[in-house]
Amino acid sequence: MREFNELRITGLNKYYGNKKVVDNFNLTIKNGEFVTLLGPSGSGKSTVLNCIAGLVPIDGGSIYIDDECLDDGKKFVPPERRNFGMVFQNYALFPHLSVFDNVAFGLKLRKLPKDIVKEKVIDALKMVHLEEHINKYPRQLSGGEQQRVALARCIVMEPRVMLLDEPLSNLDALSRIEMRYELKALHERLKITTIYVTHDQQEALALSDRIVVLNKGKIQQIGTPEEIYSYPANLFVANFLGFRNIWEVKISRFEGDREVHINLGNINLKAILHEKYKVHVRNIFENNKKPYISVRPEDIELGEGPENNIEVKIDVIEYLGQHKQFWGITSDGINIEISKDADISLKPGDNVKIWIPPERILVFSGED
Ligand SMILES: Nc1ncnc2c1ncn2[C@@H]1O[C@H](COP(=O)(O)OP(=O)(O)OP(=O)(O)O)[C@@H](O)[C@H]1O
Repeated sequence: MREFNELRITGLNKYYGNKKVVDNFNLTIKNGEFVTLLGPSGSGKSTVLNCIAGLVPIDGGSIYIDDECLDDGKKFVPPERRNFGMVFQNYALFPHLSVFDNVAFGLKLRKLPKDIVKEKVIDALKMVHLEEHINKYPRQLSGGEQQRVALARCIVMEPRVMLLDEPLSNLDALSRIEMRYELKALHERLKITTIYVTHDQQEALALSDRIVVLNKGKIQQIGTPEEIYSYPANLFVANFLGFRNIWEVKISRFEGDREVHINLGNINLKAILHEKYKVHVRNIFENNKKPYISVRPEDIELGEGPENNIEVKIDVIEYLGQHKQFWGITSDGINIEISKDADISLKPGDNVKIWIPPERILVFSGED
């Protein structure tokens, strides 16, 4: 594997017709990193990946590996000379070739001696635990096994960078989790620089060193899974990462630089801001931007608490195995989603007290 320090994407723009589908995308990926592009359908994830692969021409910006220019609109290194490997959602195996021949295909094009090809193919198939399927054809394999062949075909070429476009999305729930584990183990072992595209937040959190959240072609946030999950940069990221209770509010006053008093309709709430947010929220308050708060369903407590007490009437309950999801309504008609252990027994129509720990309330502007 050829070594490098970093893959650098600077000011990348891409248009389809008049529509800007990638807008000033900047990202530097260190050798060995696993970076995920996470966003909803149409946010531009695949387009960024295809630009990096060289499959799609760019309309601005540049892509470098260290000081080697791969694409800057003038200089262009074609995909087959980038030494990047790609794995797609639909496996893209050759149906008429055996597992061995599928994996050997690229090596044979490189005209390597037969015994070396055989050794490398067997090694790659061992890595994805498929050695006993070596003589089968793709139609004789499950979806998960086919995707492992696609992975083996990619790693056998010892690519500098692996580009994976929703590789698990055609698999059933159980195979997805198994393959997620395989991918993670493979990355731990081989440390191939990986860029992974998904719309699945769990997958992104489980696999990545860093996550890039995209919306409408624009980067919303770049961070470790912990940073993105705990400290989303804006309302979009919060919503995408599981903050369900999003309400427009009024900020009545600040106390010090971290305590914010909020009116949600007739309900008075207090939020204690994390260091990361205090400048941002002060800016919302002082510039009269429209403030919103958001709270995770699992952060809402049942019973009477020291502050931020609310009464709700339970409307709908969903049993989800390990936990239950409760929807409550306040007397003002505000819907609140609460997630609690499955052994909590409440029924629709019950009036219950709940409270929100002030540190669990995030405050955002709707304009960001
Ligand atoms: N070849 C193309 N021609 C025209 N428009 C395209 C083309 N490919 C993508 N687009 C548009 O570019 C935008 C970004 O698409 P892209 O496939 O990159 O998004 P995505 O985040 O990967 O979504 P998905 O998860 O649905 O694949 C979308 O609005 C899409 O319709």
